[in-house]
Amino acid sequence: MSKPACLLIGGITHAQKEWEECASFAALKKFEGKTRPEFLQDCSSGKFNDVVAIYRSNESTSLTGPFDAELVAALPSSMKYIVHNGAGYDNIDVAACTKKGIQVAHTPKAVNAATADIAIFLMLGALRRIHSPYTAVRAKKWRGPNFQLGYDPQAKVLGILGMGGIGREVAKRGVAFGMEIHYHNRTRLAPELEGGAKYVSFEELLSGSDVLSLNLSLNNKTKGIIGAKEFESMKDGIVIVNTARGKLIDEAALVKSLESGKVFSAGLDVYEEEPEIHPGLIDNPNVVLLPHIGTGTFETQKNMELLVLENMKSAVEKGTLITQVPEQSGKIPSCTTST
Ligand SMILES: NC(=O)c1ccc[n+]([C@@H]2O[C@H](COP(=O)([O-])OP(=O)(O)OC[C@H]3O[C@@H](n4cnc5c(N)ncnc54)[C@H](O)[C@@H]3O)[C@@H](O)[C@H]2O)c1
Repeated sequence: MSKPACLLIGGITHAQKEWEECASFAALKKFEGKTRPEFLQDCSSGKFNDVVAIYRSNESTSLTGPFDAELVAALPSSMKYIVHNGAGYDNIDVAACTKKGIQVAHTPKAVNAATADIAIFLMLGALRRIHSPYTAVRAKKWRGPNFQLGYDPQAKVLGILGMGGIGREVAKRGVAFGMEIHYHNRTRLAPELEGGAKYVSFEELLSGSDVLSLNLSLNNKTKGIIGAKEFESMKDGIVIVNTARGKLIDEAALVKSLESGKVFSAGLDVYEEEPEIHPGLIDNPNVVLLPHIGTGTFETQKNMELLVLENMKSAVEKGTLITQVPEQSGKIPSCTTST
């Protein structure tokens, strides 16, 4: 009997050899087009009718666009798994996948350390308002005309919204800087996972934090979770760090709060309309900006690709995923696709 096929959308950079080795259990295919219409055409032409799993690379969204309801509806009925390279999967309509019996995997854990490191980099940069002296020295202006003192992390309250894999790594690093950790999560963690952090309500997190780090996933319930009302209830002079998703924050409200001084500074890796960045953030020297590079290390990129491949192998050989998205927990019965 012929092997089931797996379809790669986009490229594999660090685990090419391991991808090729997957030929031992699957026929390997690649989407050769560059656009969404081409992908939809390939789906309707029957070209992918033997494909059981899609490897959705980082590049996929720029080729096919998001895996929204329209695209999911167009996938042939043979497709049972989407193995996605990314911890965040807001570019996949998971509800539409669940309805169609398609299981979705993402890459949590592999991203934790690198993203937490970037959160701390942004936190320190924002506490020190590093942008002005950092750019002045390169412009041969030494500290520049706008150098201002910053704050120590020590003895400050680091509030973590979303105490998942990354949030917990941010917490550990915060402890090393002498910070007191408060957190709010969808559900309170078991004591061994709390690591000494104090569980507080959402409102208490906002009103009690000196630094607020966003580490929760983006979904319909969390979109815009930090807006004008929430900024108002924060301590004066709070520092905001966002390495999760831009759409969690109302960017215009953040700009206003920075301008009023309510927010002392911000460190951002993600934005509401990437790659666009609100001019009020670009122009504000109290904001440290990075272009969504949280997982940008050799080790992490390779580990993410390997985890996608492990999910793909498990899907084909056992009919289960290793890191299935939590929304699907218990909603789709496992199905074996191996022949
Ligand atoms: N900047 C980057 O390059 C980068 C890299 C990796 C991940 N991310 C983003 O970081 C996010 C977090 O990643 P993770 O691997 O830690 O995910 P995770 O699933 O391990 O943790 C997310 C946590 O958020 C909590 N949560 C969800 N809704 C909440 C709410 N309304 N209030 C409080 N808590 C809530 C969940 O309970 C969970 O504990 C991802 O969703 C992704 O979007 C960004």
